[in-house]
Amino acid sequence: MIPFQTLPDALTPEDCDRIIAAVQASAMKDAGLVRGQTAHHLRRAEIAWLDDIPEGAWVMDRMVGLIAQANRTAFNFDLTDFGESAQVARYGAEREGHFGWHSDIGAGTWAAKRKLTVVVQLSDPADYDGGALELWPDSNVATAPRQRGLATVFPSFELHRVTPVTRGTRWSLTLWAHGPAFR
Ligand SMILES: O=C(O)CCC(=O)C(=O)O
Ligand SMILES: [Fe+2]
Repeated sequence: MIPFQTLPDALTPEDCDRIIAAVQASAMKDAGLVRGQTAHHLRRAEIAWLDDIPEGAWVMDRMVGLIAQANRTAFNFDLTDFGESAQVARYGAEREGHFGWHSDIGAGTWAAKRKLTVVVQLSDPADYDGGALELWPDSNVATAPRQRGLATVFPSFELHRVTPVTRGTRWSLTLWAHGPAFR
């Protein structure tokens, strides 16, 4: 099994602009909260759920086929649905936005069934420094390409992080594909 798969041009620059504009017009909330407690050592970002944004449905329509194809060529996991809302995150240099090492599988109803994680780079790489998406599948840490519209697809159990943004702002879109829990 390969540690991750990249899909260049999963979204166009115009798609990325459209998603960012829609999220900016809505309310974002602090993502550094775990059961009401602040956990900014782990994550400092603002997030919005795509399901809460009017006309966000086209994004899922666009991504589902690409993800299913990537799964067939690279992972061959048993996938059954994409029912969880996608998430848009904003990592700003004003508070060194970041997300520490973590896996996306957890105890929640959806989090327990996550099989593949998909992160799309929504920002132009010239707009920020830091903010690298890093993956740690084995003894080596790999860095996901930064190009705008590129999707990185990886098993949801794989450790990953976003390093602190030191200049500008990085936007990302994260989706999950679900299926019977890994065992
Ligand atoms: O923003 C990113 O690049 C990663 C987001 C992430 O890891 C998550 O939402 O679980
Ligand atoms: Fe994650």
